[in-house]
Amino acid sequence: MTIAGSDSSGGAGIQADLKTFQELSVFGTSVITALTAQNTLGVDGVFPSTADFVKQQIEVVFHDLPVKAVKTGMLFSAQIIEEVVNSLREKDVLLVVDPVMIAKGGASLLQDKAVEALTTKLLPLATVLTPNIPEAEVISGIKIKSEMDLQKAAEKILAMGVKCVVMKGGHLDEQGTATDTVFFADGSTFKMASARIETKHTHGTGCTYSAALTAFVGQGWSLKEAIIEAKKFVQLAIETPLNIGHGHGPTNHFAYKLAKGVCEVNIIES
Ligand SMILES: Nc1ncnc2c1ncn2[C@@H]1O[C@H](COP(=O)(O)OP(=O)(O)O)[C@@H](O)[C@H]1O
Ligand SMILES: Cc1ncc(COP(=O)(O)OP(=O)(O)O)c(N)n1
Repeated sequence: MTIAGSDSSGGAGIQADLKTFQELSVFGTSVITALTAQNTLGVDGVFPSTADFVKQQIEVVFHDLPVKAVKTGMLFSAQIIEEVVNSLREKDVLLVVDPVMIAKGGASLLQDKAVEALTTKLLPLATVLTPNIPEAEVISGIKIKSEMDLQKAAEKILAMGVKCVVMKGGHLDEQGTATDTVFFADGSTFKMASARIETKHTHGTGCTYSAALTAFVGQGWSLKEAIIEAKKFVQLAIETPLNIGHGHGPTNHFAYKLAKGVCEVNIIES
């Protein structure tokens, strides 16, 4: 199940999640938190669902279908987060939280006053949190400029009750590599490094990564294997461009299947 916002341009949000699930042979269900009018140039408008209607969508699907794993994306308001938490609290599912806050063009997809509900109510239910660097800074309250800051921010987030944090490195100013760092509550950690691709077609990379991770854990992969394989999915999606749209174009969800998952990701254990 994906609980997220609709992206009319099809590259991020619910649409990216369902395309990713489909490519990974997972039957996806969707709970829509908001409609967005957006394209690759930016978000033109947001029309949120009521919190009650979000709850109704979750409950009606769980009542009938065998949900194995859930991911959340754009949740928009504290009221929606609270209903998501109320609905998921008693459910026996793996929960991947992608703490979507700001779209590439700068539009806000989470109200400022909703951050507290995210950190105090939703994060304690999460199996994995997948923040990019700016999101990790907001959640932890720590400015991330060094490896040491990354570690401190991860420790602070793990103390909020999350079992694992994948710190995505797409926003880091690295030469040559795109490196994500993974921290587990038991203190273990590793890095995943892939070639950084020079492209403007990165709309929806975070949604695609967290959807692939959800699809793999939902199919019974171990958390570590799922985290690594999802990195391969997004790497192939970025490196095989569709070249559509006048702004930040979407990634290519077909690429992983076409490449049979073959992709170089270096795992650095510490
Ligand atoms: N230019 C790039 N080349 C290769 N991988 C990238 C690039 N940009 C982002 N990624 C990868 O895409 C995934 C999503 O990261 P990121 O872009 O930071 O998330 P978000 O879309 O939430 O901002 C991560 O695995 C990251 O390493
Ligand atoms: C409806 C909706 N949800 C999420 C996003 C942002 O997606 P993300 O994967 O973080 O990608 P970028 O904003 O980095 O392209 C969105 N734009 N719309």
